[in-house]
Amino acid sequence: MVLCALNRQLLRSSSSCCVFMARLQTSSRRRRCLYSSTHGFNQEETRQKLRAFPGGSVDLLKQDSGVAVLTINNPARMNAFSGSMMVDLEEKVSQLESWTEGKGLVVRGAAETFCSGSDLNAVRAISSPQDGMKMCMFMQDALTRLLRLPLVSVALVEGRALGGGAELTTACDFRLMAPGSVIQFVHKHIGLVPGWGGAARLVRIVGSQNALKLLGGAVKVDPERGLYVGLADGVLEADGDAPSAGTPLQQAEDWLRRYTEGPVPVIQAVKKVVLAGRELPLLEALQTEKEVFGTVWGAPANLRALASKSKHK
Ligand SMILES: CCC(=O)SCCNC(=O)CCNC(=O)[C@H](O)C(C)(C)COP(=O)(O)OP(=O)(O)OC[C@H]1O[C@@H](n2cnc3c(N)ncnc32)[C@H](O)[C@@H]1OP(=O)(O)O
Repeated sequence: MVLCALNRQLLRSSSSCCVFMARLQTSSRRRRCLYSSTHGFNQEETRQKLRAFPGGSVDLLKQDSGVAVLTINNPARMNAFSGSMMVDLEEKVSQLESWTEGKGLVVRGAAETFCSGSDLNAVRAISSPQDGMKMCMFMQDALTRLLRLPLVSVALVEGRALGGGAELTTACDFRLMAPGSVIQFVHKHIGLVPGWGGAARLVRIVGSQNALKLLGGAVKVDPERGLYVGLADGVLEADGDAPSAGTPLQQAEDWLRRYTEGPVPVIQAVKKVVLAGRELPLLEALQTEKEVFGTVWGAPANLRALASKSKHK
């Protein structure tokens, strides 16, 4: 009886694992949205509505190194997200989903500041709960897919990351903070809670006690506090302190290199198994790990390494 139950559980987890694997597969097809008409959501209709609030852009630079740079670009508004930038972001995530040569991603803001959240002018204009929910579903989808990319991602935080900007940092695998920078979930101050998935992700990054403190107190997280609570994974050198360290972007790319050095299939496989462990119940995560393992075992990088008799001193 116990065996039957275990078999049933394995069968169930094996089918949901296949779904997860299918989602992880890099393909040129647009990914299925997190929300659908059953949730009262129509992605295309929401895209059109958001485009009615123009300004700024989200720019993507894919480099030969396999590391892309995604820039939130609306400096006149401290890189606040206009509606059209939300659409831009979702489109850039789609492009990254089909980037077969990709290994890493740096997400940053233009003009030495990260992002001041959603554009308050757009927020005022779409303040009806229905429209707010649609924007929320659209951004949850875009940011969930950003975090699920088979790339190792880092948010390079210079200046301020406020509100939705703070939420965006949590959609990356790592956060690097420049001296003087601040991550602040200011939502409470404007009568809101995170809606772009930032609370769910924050709890997973810093634990529920710290998340409650950061959200409930709208606490300003500077680099020191960021390291202390585990929100920041590193702090950049100050300009002038170590000129050889390079610009903040160069420093972020150098920091990321330790995780992106190596063959594309191996780096992508590392991200996939960690993602499975992060998102799935244990049995399903194990199944996914097995599937991913099968893609690297006996593959060229594995055979080359075995032939070279490498030592790990
Ligand atoms: C998902 C939920 C959300 O994200 S709700 C949005 C949460 N964000 C905010 O409330 C940020 C509000 N802005 C601020 O606190 C300040 O502008 C910050 C970012 C600290 C910068 O201050 P400071 O250096 O003095 O510059 P400033 O205030 O003069 O700003 C320069 C121009 O940028 C604009 N700006 C800034 N943030 C936004 C925003 N989120 N939406 C729309 N516009 C924004 C300011 O209004 C200012 O514009 P202008 O020069 O007065 O035309």
